[in-house]
Amino acid sequence: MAPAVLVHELRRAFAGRAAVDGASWSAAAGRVTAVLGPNGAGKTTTVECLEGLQRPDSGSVRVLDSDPWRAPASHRAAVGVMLQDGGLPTTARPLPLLRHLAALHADPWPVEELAARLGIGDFARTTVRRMSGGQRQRVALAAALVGRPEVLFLDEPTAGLDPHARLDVWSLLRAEAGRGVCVVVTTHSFEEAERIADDVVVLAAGRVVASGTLAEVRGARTLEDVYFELTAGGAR
Ligand SMILES: Nc1ncnc2c1ncn2[C@@H]1O[C@H](COP(=O)(O)OP(=O)(O)OP(=O)(O)O)[C@@H](O)[C@H]1O
Repeated sequence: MAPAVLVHELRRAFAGRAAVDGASWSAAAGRVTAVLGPNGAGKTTTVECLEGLQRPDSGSVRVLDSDPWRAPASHRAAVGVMLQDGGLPTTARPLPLLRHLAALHADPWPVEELAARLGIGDFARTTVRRMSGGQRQRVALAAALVGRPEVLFLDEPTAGLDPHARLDVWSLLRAEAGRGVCVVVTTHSFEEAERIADDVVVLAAGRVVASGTLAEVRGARTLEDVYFELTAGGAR
């Protein structure tokens, strides 16, 4: 069976400068894959290619055995996306927004239940514009999850969340993987990767410098030690 997410010799350059430089890796259903790498390593560019928001210059990406750039709406319904800047409409209140998104899907989460799990009820009457960064992030995560997608792409989902919210999100993501979802998380947090990832991909300067199970990548050391060794000089 093809992996849920496949990146094959992906290249993507901006003004002649490679952002992703021949990267190959995959992520499987029922597992959490953490993508780590210094600022500018190519994580967001890769994930945006996987989301169908950018087109590879060469190589290929496949999600649920489709090319996300050309995929029909039915494919998009099976993929949940949380972008780094949230991308939420600023005048919306969270529950009507989530109910609206839920109505677009065949088998959505019950909105009240999802909102309760992410602590959204506490600021249910606040518009996106007036929310704190962490509150906005919880709503963006709920928006990615509400359609019960088969694949979830989450760009730094817990950056800026308080410790309780981080635990809530981690347990939610583990539960989603437990029901068969392919969860792909970009992160700068070793703690996050060590707590939730089954598999790890480390990018540096647009290339894969390590990939495998967390245990394979880490060996007998901490992920942090391995990361610093692999990415020394990799930041731009
Ligand atoms: N639209 C764009 N135009 C020009 N350069 C871009 C564009 N998008 C990304 N880049 C460049 O491509 C490289 C990779 O960026 P990318 O956002 O993929 O990195 P990242 O690993 O997600 O970084 P971070 O950890 O800071 O989020 C960077 O050098 C960045 O400046």
